[in-house]
Amino acid sequence: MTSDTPAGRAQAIGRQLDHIEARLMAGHLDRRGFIRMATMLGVGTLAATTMADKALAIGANQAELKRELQPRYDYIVCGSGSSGSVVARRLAEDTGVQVLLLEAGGAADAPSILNPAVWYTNIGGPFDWGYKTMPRPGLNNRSIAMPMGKAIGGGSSINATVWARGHKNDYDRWARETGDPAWGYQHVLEIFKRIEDRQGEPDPARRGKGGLVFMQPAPDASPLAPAMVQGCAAIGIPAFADHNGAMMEGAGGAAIANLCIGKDGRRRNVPSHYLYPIMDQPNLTILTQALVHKVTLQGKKAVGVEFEWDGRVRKIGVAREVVLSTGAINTPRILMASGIGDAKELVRLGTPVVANLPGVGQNFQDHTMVAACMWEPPEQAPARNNSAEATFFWKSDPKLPTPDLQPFQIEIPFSSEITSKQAVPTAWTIGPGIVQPKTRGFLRFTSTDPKAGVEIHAKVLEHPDDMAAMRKAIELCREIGNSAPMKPFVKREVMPGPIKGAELDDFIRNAAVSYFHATCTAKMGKDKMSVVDAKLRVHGVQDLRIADGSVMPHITTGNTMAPCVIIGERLAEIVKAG
Ligand SMILES: Cc1cc2nc3c(=O)[nH]c(=O)nc-3n(C[C@H](O)[C@H](O)[C@H](O)COP(=O)(O)OP(=O)(O)OC[C@H]3O[C@@H](n4cnc5c(N)ncnc54)[C@H](O)[C@@H]3O)c2cc1C
Repeated sequence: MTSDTPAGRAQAIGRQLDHIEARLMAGHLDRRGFIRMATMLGVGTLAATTMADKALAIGANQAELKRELQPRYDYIVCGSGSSGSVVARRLAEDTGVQVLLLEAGGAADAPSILNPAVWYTNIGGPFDWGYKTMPRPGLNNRSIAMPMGKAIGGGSSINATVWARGHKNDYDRWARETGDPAWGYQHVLEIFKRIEDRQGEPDPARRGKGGLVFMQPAPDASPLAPAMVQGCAAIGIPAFADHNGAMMEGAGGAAIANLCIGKDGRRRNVPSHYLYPIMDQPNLTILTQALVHKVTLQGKKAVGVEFEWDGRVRKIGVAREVVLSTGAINTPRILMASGIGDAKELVRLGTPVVANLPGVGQNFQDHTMVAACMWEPPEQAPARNNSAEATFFWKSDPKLPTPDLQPFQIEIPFSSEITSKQAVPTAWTIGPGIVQPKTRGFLRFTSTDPKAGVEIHAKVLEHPDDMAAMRKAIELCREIGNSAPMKPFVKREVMPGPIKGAELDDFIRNAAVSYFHATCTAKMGKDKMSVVDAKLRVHGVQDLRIADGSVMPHITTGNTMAPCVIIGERLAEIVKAG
């Protein structure tokens, strides 16, 4: 985003505010100095004073809690990502309980995190676990990046900020699979309405206002974004004002994306909504750079966790429950290290078997995007917000019950290491994406060492129906990019052009990348491959629950942060109901 737009200017001020807030919390700036500098940036005196006092209270409280670690907490939540920060917040709302939140990453205050326009620069960097898939035939034996956020906020700190709730049918399918109507759309919709603070046209029947989670349709969007929505309409995909309301109860449509970007242009990660407001409470201890190794068990009962922090391995006990929210790769890893998984695999790794759950690490699901359909414009328009402001959901086959395609417009050149040879530096793209994959992958652990490798057999595009859906997605994206409403932005189509058959399939396999939505590896349900039940309790183990993207039985239709927030909210509802 450039600083000559109103949003760009707001963001530049926001960055300076973050900087002085971090200095205040670290003791490098005093309260008076902070207030003076904040008011010079245009913040009112009252607001600047409130900010200073809150930041100082949080800093002092967390420093004190860290100095006095307790031998036992009522709840230990592992992982502060899109689900874990919700779980910790909701549990700590009961001020009578002590909650310990352990996060392997550090603070989420780096410029590359706060500025949503450069979210993709975090891939492969210090805030990414740096996972890669095993080379497999579906990708012409390429290995692709499978980024997972490693900082307070997890994925919500490095993601593209898109708030996509999923389709009505996704939740109804989860309810059928678990036998619990509380996972169904009717109930989940009520949670969304309670937690959302959505800006834009009111829709009280389906959207929330005044809740914890701020989101808005991309403000001051690039002219490319509405042009793509019009391009969709030109080929029969209806335009909607909102891609989360009625559109996701039906056959799909196109819209400007809902983004978790604040009015100041900065990322609003999930902890900024959920954790920050209560970090000055004495019953919520947050340790960063705390790597959980395993759950400690007595027989089949979770009694605490073993983790590494501040240079040594420690054990802390739990009075009520341990909750794993470490994401779809590390949650199965911690389960395996704790003796919970496929007995044959545990024996191979030399780990005593506590619970034989063959589903741990199986059922891996992710969305796939092709990088990409690309056009060269007469001149490059500056990217705005998260550089990806318009999307559409559609069916590759009208007979399908749920849309299975979700391409995204990307306002910059986007290509894989292979298709980059065809790419040009002045370009915009549409990334064709499939969001109801039939491929099921798996994780294979090579060791139970918490820092050792894991093989990710994502099996991308190995199901023929996924290839067929991707061909259709490319066809639609090309039609949209070449449609009349997009003509002002097109000098020429760069790739893939009108290729067909084996040539198109080869392009797809060379261009496919992860959509960054790894999920489903410790699914909830009742069958023998399920790992948790409808109440998110690990089968056969007492006082251990999982709340993160790994419990999805089927991946949702669209980006996965919002559904992970729902999983965190559901865990809290379940625990509070007793
Ligand atoms: C680059 C990228 C872009 C994305 N874009 C979008 C988007 O725009 N919109 C969207 O909806 N979704 C997006 N996603 C996906 C979304 O962010 C994730 O699906 C979601 O954050 C997953 O939530 P989670 O709670 O399951 O895990 P995470 O958010 O990954 O959180 C897991 C947390 O646990 C911590 N952890 C892991 N292991 C340990 C351990 N051993 N000890 C202690 N802590 C540990 C991690 O550091 C992390 O903080 C994107 C993801 C990425 C990586």
